[in-house]
Amino acid sequence: MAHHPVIHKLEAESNVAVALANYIADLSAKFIAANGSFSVVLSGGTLIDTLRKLLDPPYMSSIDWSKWLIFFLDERVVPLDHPDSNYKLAYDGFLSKVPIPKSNIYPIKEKLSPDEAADEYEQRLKHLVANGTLKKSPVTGFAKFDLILAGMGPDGHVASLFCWHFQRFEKTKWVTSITDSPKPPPSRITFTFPLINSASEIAMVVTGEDAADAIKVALGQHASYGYPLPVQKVSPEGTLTWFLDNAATSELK
Ligand SMILES: O=C(O)[C@H](O)[C@@H](O)[C@H](O)[C@H](O)COP(=O)(O)O
Repeated sequence: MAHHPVIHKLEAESNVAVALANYIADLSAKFIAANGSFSVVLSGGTLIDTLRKLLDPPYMSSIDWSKWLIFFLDERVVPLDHPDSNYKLAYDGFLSKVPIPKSNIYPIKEKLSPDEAADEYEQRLKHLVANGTLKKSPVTGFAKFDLILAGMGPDGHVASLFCWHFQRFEKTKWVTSITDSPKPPPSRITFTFPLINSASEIAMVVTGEDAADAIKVALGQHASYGYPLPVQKVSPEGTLTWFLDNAATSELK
């Protein structure tokens, strides 16, 4: 049974960045104390910039970065040094600035087709569950990440799970691919909902007025005309926490 979501409505994006840093630092300490590691899944988009407060005191020195494990919620199937790569975005804006061991960062494999890249990433996750690096959900048998940090598109997409695309209905695969993403570039791999929803904690980090209509639907204040938005399927085994700014909540009552 899913818990009620926690909703932080903050003034500006800069307040979201501070609240998010606090939340992540607390979870990092909690999970490292409990299990000796902290598995974090990053999406692309504006999220990476909103993580910037973690690079400031007191977080930079108080967080035990050596225990972090980094995964990618979705990734564009391009070389890792390509301007469209989520790995490059995360590396340039965040990962290169914190002492997370390189071997704890799990980018996609290059030079594979979208299908092969998704398969390879899924196999790697399964291997990490089998060797005890990642936890396993006792409920679903999928990997259980400590924290998934996700953005949302104005159309209500999460990861690369889009409204009119079959990938959002996937029940068996952990990671799947899409070659006609409505948001460019077209070829991507993405976590599926059963993998996403097996997480302990999911933070939905959404700022800016482009998101306001979809936020109204996501928070139950407006019908989605009979067909749920992908974001409405985010429902973790653990806790869902929203980080929103004034612009993103401007359509709410
Ligand atoms: O590959 C990507 O583009 C992302 O991972 C994607 O899922 C993103 O999180 C949303 O599209 C929101 O993006 P913004 O935060 O830039 O609006």
